[in-house]
Amino acid sequence: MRVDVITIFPEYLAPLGVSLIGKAADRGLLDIRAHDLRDWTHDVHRTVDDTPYGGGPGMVMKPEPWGEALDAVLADVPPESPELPPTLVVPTPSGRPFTQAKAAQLAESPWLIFACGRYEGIDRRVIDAAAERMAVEELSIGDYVLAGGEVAVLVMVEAIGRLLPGVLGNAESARDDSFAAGAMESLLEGPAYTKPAEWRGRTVPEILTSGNHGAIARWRREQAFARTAAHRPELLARLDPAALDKRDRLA
Ligand SMILES: COC(=O)COc1cccc(COC(=O)c2cn[nH]c2)c1
Repeated sequence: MRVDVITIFPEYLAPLGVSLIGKAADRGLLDIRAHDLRDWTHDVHRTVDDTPYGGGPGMVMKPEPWGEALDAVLADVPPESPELPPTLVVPTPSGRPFTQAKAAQLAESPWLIFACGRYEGIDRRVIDAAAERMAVEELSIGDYVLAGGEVAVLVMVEAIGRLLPGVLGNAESARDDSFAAGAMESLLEGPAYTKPAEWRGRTVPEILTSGNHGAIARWRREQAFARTAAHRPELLARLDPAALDKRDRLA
């Protein structure tokens, strides 16, 4: 997968060179490129923003630098997807929710371009113009306002990148099995334990060392159900009762 990120703070994307995503990039599973939006300004102050038409607080990102930046990125077509246009992903508080399902959908794309907005946002005409030549996804990672899209890009690239074949080791990839409790589209993950068996006077639930794998699976589902009911009751409404029964039969 090719990933281009356009931002006025390219150094903010440095963490993508570390750990899981960094190793995937080193292995050629991801080709991540950060671009400084100011490279497409032509004034001495390298201006990227201006006051909003209609008045109001803050500044809006000017369309010209974005238009030229997207032209330049699109002109550099990756060999692995000459025919498929990229998807432009714009992190924004006013976007549709970025969910595990959306991450899985975006993980199918051969080429993602992330546009990092700042200030009060990017001139709407940039998004409208882009939508005429590629798919555009305006996505929110949560109901809060950040200073810019860069942090949201780190979140999205990690959530998407870990789904790409070969990025996760076998152990972790089993976690996303659709029947495994904790797969976000169903139940929250219950408690986890490892050695030592006793730590500062606290022991591990006996069921987990019973060797009774059916009982352990049931206990884990009960724990996940209880945690979901306590922290995210609205997710229970989305649970398919048939699948729940199926899980019991699978145990
Ligand atoms: C068309 O899109 C834009 O103009 C985007 O503009 C902005 C402006 C300020 C901040 C951001 C970053 O995104 C978030 O704050 C965000 C994403 N998820 N939850 C919070 C983006």
